[in-house]
Amino acid sequence: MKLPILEIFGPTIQGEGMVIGQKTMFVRTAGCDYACSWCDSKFTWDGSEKEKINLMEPEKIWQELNQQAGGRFAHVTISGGNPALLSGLGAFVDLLQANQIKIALETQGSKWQPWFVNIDELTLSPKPPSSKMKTNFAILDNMIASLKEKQKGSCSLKIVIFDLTDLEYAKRVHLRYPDVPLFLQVGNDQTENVDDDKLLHYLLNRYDWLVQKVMESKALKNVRVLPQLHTYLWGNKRGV
Ligand SMILES: C[S@@+](CC[C@H](N)C(=O)[O-])C[C@H]1O[C@@H](n2cnc3c(N)ncnc32)[C@H](O)[C@@H]1O
Ligand SMILES: Nc1nc2[nH]cc(C(=O)O)c2c(=O)[nH]1
Ligand code: SF4
Ligand SMILES: [Mg+2]
Repeated sequence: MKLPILEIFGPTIQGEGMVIGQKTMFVRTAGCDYACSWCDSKFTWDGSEKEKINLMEPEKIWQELNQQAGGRFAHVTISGGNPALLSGLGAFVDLLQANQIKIALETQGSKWQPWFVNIDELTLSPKPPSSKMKTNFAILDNMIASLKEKQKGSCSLKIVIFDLTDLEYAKRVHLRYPDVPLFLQVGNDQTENVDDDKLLHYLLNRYDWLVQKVMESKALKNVRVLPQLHTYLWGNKRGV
């Protein structure tokens, strides 16, 4: 089955979450069921790059990965958009596994796919109030229960924080799923900024703010606070 692909890039480091620093290739799918106010990948769903979507068979994506970085990678991160919209990604996951490639997936947790159980590092990133999206906790409850039961790899929660209301949301999520590792990530509300030095200074301050708030919190004891490391290194540049 053909898959709508917008970007294939790397190797680079995973800049976020549970495997931050991991050398990886990225495959970015098109289309999302959400429309987060601050999405840093709006081009995947706002129609602006509709004509750039490549419909590719899994075998073709594998060929492209090898053409770009053959022999230099052992890990692939699938992101989007929401890759969980694509039932056909299961065949690509199988193909990567057959080639001894480890697989990470980024999704917001709004849709389940049976192939989730084959993902090595699954990041669920439910959206806080600042995004203007609403979490369906019934779906997320079922997803986390199914993963606990059937997933061979591991999963984590990653919540992007812009303000104190987001932090309250994160506390509720942490209380609801105390056994799932929780990562809090600095929100970037300057995704159009092309002045890398100014952006770095700004994001470092936002990171400092978030660290302080978490240190003060009694509810958030067992959490990890992270930046989006790639934006600190390369700003808002695409394909890195
Ligand atoms: C672009 S999304 C694609 C995967 C999936 N749709 C999701 O949201 O998890 C990848 C990650 O980037 C995060 N993200 C998106 N925009 C961001 C921003 N402006 N600042 C910080 N993180 C952001 C999302 O929350 C998600 O964890
Ligand atoms: N280096 C790097 N790390 C990332 N982690 C999550 C990303 C994403 O856009 O999903 C991303 C990305 O686009 N680049
Ligand atoms: S769910 Fe992910 S890709 Fe979709 S709009 Fe939100 S941040 Fe962007
Ligand atoms: Mg990104």
